[in-house]
Amino acid sequence: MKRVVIKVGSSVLTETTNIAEERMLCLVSLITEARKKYEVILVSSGAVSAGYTAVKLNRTIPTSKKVLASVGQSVLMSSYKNMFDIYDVTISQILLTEEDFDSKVHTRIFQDIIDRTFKHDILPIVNENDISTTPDQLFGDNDQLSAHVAYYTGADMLIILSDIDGYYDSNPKDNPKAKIRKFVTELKEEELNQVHTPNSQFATGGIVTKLKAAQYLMDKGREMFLCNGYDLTSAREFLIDGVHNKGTLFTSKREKKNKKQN
Ligand SMILES: Nc1ncnc2c1ncn2[C@@H]1O[C@H](COP(=O)(O)OP(=O)(O)O)[C@@H](O)[C@H]1O
Ligand SMILES: N[C@@H](CCC(=O)OP(=O)(O)O)C(=O)O
Repeated sequence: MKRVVIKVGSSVLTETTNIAEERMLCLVSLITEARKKYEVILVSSGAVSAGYTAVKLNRTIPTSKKVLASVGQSVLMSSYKNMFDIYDVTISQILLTEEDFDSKVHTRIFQDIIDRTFKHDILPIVNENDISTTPDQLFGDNDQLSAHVAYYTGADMLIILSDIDGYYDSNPKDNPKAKIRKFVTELKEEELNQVHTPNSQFATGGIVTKLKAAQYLMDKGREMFLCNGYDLTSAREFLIDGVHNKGTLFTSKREKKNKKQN
């Protein structure tokens, strides 16, 4: 069975400051469908925003993202549990940091857990362990974390679900005439070094961390698909039907050539 990693961002999972339950339910339904065809690993953001909602009544006390994440992670997981229970899917929570990828020994432990969860037909739900991350770490966002998860678990594809239809030639939130790019085979230095533009107070990286994730995978001959997580039509078409209508496929040149020939 092929393996895919699906990463969903805070922008999709958050409605004002609440968990966007309807969107989460659509995602849960798509993942349940995809599990008939793939081994699916879900990388989910949303702990900080869920925590913000839970502690917001006490706004006078300054807090930190770590505190919000420590509260919100269980809120997030209990929402997933309630929804996956509808489909009788057992879930597991896996919290990772950069250190889980820094040596063969650590990586092997993580790979082993993933393999074992699949043997038990469990859906692993990964998030960055926000409590123990430090500012000097290599990533610190779930886009790059999900690319590492995809690579080290031997996944065939990373799908990133965000609040936009794909990667545009300029920020579509600023430029209504921005054009979407269907294929990206190369990223320039200036694209990878641009200022971070997350679209919500809870999101971390904006488009830049998605591009870094794509670059990481393309360097290793792997692919990443960026598409809309509000409306899952493109994700469903791509994953279930194998059709690429909307959305951006980041792929090495060789892979794109092969695809055209087929
Ligand atoms: N060239 C671009 N193409 C697409 N999105 C862009 C671009 N430049 C900046 N962005 C911004 O990146 C945002 C998505 O990143 P982010 O808010 O971090 O989402 P998520 O929570 O899904 O990770 C979009 O809403 C958009 O405003
Ligand atoms: N680990 C954090 C998410 C950090 C993050 O990368 O957010 P996003 O850019 O929305 O994917 C959380 O669960 O809130």
